[in-house]
Amino acid sequence: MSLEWMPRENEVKDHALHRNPHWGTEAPCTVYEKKPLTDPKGNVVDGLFVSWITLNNPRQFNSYTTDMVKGVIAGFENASLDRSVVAVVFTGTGPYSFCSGGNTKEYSEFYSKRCDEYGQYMELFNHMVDSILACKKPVISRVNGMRVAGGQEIGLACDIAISSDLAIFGQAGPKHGSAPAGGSSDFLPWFLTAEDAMWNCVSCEMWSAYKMKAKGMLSKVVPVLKIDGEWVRNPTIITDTYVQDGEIVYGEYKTGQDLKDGRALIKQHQANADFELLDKEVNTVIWKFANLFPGCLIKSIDGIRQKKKFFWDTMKNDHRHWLAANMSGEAFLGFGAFNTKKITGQDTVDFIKFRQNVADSRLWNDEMFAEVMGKPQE
Ligand SMILES: CC(C)(COP(=O)(O)OP(=O)(O)OC[C@H]1O[C@@H](n2cnc3c(N)ncnc32)[C@H](O)[C@@H]1OP(=O)(O)O)[C@@H](O)C(=O)NCCC(=O)NCCSC(=O)C1=CCCCC1=O
Repeated sequence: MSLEWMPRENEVKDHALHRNPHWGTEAPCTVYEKKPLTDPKGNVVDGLFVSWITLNNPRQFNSYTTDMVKGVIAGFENASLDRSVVAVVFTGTGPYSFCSGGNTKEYSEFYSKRCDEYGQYMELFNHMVDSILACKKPVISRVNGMRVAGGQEIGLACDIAISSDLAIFGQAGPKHGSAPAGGSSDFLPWFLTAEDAMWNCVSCEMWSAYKMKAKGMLSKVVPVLKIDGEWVRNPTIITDTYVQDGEIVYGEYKTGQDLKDGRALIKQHQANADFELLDKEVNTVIWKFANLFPGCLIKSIDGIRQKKKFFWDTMKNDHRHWLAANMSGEAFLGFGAFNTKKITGQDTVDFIKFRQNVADSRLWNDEMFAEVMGKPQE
């Protein structure tokens, strides 16, 4: 006996939460695209897609503006609810940067000294991280260039990272007036040792993709410079030697003339970087996903994500209050200094003078701030 007697409703439901409200094509914007799923030979698979969410603000190293944050959230939420989507690729426009974090112009010129406004912004930022971690599709961080500050934080929220070998990774907060409280201090200790996570979070050093691969933070690193038809690995980084004079040197920066020559070569060719190998690796991962049971796959992914969420969920609400309050002090100074570097000639405050003023128990007013900021040059 069949079950046709049971009442059923068969009209397909539309679960999309957002109808293109915060996406665009003209920078600064978030671009949302559904690209057809392709097999390893490049044949299009009917009816299945990959969502691409692209941070498109290349002139400011793909830093995200407030509106772009909304676009990212909308992208992940719609991809999550789209039954035809197999996976999400999260990337940036151009050959230089995936993302350099929050937009320092907005931070300095609007949010600083407007603590509650920044508190509202942090609602959106936290929601952006949550929308990645909650997405019901696997998320690939396609690291087309530097993944710095908040860019590193939203990158770490993704499930698998495939990187250009010109990319660098690190935090900027403690130098520019913030803290890695948008995910890095919660996620990084899972990826690296606690010792490495500590130094990477506070030092504001930029570590190479090869170093991060060796430490386990990336799945794959590929060259993107193609010179005279040959793939050339990042010429500023040591990739052919593991130990030198008893020290691990693999993934470290070259020094002296070698570094200068490497930088010159990158400067000459980076604008024409070729992402063929990067996209090949991304497609290999997506094809692997496509040939797994979707339910079992996302259950497995959520099991790993939960460990990242363990610290993030414990801390995220609390983080936003400090970040909001901080906008009246160190963030005003730090982002102000970076944002006015063309006016003053210096991109940070005078940290020693600031510490001396704090040691003297000075009031945190504009007079004290003026003493530590650079001065407009003639
Ligand atoms: C280290 C850098 C990322 C790269 O340095 P470098 O290679 O020397 O390039 P620059 O000349 O500095 O940058 C090129 C142009 O891009 C502009 N730029 C870069 N980053 C940003 C940005 N984040 N916002 C706006 N504009 C940016 C830069 O001004 C240059 O423009 P120009 O007109 O001069 O050509 C270095 O650029 C750097 O340190 N950038 C700032 C990184 C940063 O401080 N990000 C914000 C950190 S805070 C954050 O992200 C947070 C997230 C959520 C939680 C709270 C929080 O604080």
